Amino acid sequence: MYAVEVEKLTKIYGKGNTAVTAIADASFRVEPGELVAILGPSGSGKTTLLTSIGLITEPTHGKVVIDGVTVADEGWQPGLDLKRVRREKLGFIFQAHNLIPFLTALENVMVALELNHQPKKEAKRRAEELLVSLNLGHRFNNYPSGLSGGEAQRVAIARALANRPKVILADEPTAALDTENGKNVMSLLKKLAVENHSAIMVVTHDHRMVEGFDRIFHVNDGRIVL
Ligand SMILES: Nc1ncnc2c1ncn2[C@@H]1O[C@H](COP(=O)(O)OP(=O)(O)OP(=O)(O)O)[C@@H](O)[C@H]1O
Repeated sequence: MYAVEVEKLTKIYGKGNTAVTAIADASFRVEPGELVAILGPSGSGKTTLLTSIGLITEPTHGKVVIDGVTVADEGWQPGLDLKRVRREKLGFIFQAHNLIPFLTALENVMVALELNHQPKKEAKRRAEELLVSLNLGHRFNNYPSGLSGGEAQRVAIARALANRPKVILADEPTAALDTENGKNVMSLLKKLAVENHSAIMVVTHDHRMVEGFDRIFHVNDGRIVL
């Protein structure tokens, strides 16, 4: 089974004279464990592609299948619990870490597991294990304000991976970091995703960050060149 299947995906924002086609007729498949980078100039449609797969932006046309579940087919699939699919199958990492400021690093990861109905004890064990594997064993009890940019982004990765999602979607995850920290974050993300057998799709402007990726999608004016 594919992690992601996209067939003739089109996203048009607005109507009539002001309509903007952000994604035009995109079709591709991503295997579990595959690392895909999405490159392209500003405004080319990269974020729209990611948020359409991430069940945030409703596609105007076409089909999106995540881990065998058809989530959109000419619009959202009726009767589908989108939030649940998002929680169970997807992990998100954004440019800003989006950690909850009044929870510690450990609690920020645990909350993702508890929302997915993991018992507290098991959530704690898994969160600790993930933070240790991201070299954050000494930061369990720090609040986001007491973490460096690279550390905060690694906590965000731990949170995104906590439920072993089939698909990890990342939008410029290293944009706020210097090159060395960026490379470090990216290589840890790749390592964990491969271990988990999760597909990763990462939007980036930075060609230096896509070393070791399996495929690069170039997005240009809403068209995807594989
Ligand atoms: N909510 C929206 N309403 C209307 N137009 C939008 C909306 N979101 C994006 N667009 C338009 O769709 C096109 C693609 O935008 P998108 O943000 O997907 O590109 P991007 O490649 O991610 O850009 P950037 O690298 O600057 O983030 C752009 O022309 C943008 O102006």
